[in-house]
Amino acid sequence: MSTPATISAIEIEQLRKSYNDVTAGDVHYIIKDVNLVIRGGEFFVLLGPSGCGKSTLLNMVAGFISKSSGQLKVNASEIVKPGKDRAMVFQQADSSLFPWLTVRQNVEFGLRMAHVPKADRKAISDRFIAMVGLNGHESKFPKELSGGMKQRVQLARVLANDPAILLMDEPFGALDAMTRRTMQKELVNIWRETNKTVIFVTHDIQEALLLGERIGIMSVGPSSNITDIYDVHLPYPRNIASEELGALYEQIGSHFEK
Ligand SMILES: Nc1ncnc2c1ncn2[C@@H]1O[C@H](COP(=O)(O)OP(=O)(O)OP(=O)(O)O)[C@@H](O)[C@H]1O
Repeated sequence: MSTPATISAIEIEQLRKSYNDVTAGDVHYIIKDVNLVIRGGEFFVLLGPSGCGKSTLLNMVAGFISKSSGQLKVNASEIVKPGKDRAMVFQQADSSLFPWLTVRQNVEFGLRMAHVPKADRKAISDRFIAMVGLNGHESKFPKELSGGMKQRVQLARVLANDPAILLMDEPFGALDAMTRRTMQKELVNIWRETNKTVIFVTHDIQEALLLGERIGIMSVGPSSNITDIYDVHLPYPRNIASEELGALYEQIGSHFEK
C-alpha cells in the first residue's frame, strides 16, 4: 500500500532572513537572496558548513520562523505559519518524543489529536512502525530505546500524520556510523514508497550524495545563499565507492576547501 502522491512544490524567491531590525541601517543577513524551486516528490539535500543558515532556511519553510523579505511558497500559497502539509524531523529525537508515552502512543499522537478512530489509528501505526523496523517494540517507552530506535519512532510519527513534505534537520547526525547507514537506506526506501517531498539538511557530503536527487550547496555565512545545485542522476541504493560518486564528492568538496 502506498500513500497517494501529493504534488507539493516549494518556491523560494529572493528570500532573506535577518535577526535584526531590517528597517534599521546596519542589517546583518543570515541568508540573503535565496532562490530555489523544489518539485513535488523530490528528494532535495541542502548541504553547507556549520552556521551557514541551513536550519534557518528549513525553519522558515516549516513556518516556525518568519522571513525578513522575499517569497516563500508551498503549493503556490505563501508560508505564514506551520501547516499539516509540512513536518519536521529533528536531530535529537529526545526533545520531540513524549517520554510518558509508548512507541505506539507516540506514533499515534497526532492521529489522536486529529480524532482519527482507534481502529484506523492502529492500522496506520502498524504500517509505519513496521516501515521503520520497530515491530515488537510497540509497548516500550523512549527511555528503553537506543538513539537509532528513538529516531525511527520520530520518523514513524511524522509519517503517520501523512505530511506531503518532510523537513529533516540533520536527522541522523547524532547516530553512530552503522545505524546512520541503515537509516539512510531506509529513508530512501520510505521516500520511494510514500512519494513525499523531502528537504534534508546535512553538512556531510557523503550523506548528501547517498540521498539527494539534487544537492544545493549553501555558501558560508553571513549573507549565505545557494550557490550551486548538483543533479545526481544515479540510481538507488547508491554505492559511495563508485567512480561517479567519488568524482562528485571531489567536485562538491572543492566548494568547502579554504
Ligand atoms: N534566534 C537567533 N537569533 C540570532 N541569530 C541566530 C538565531 N538563530 C540562528 N542564528 C544565527 O544564524 C546563523 C545560522 O544558523 P543556523 O542554525 O541556521 O545554521 P546551520 O547551517 O543550520 O548550522 P549547523 O549546521 O551548525 O546546525 C548562525 O550564525 C546563528 O548564530
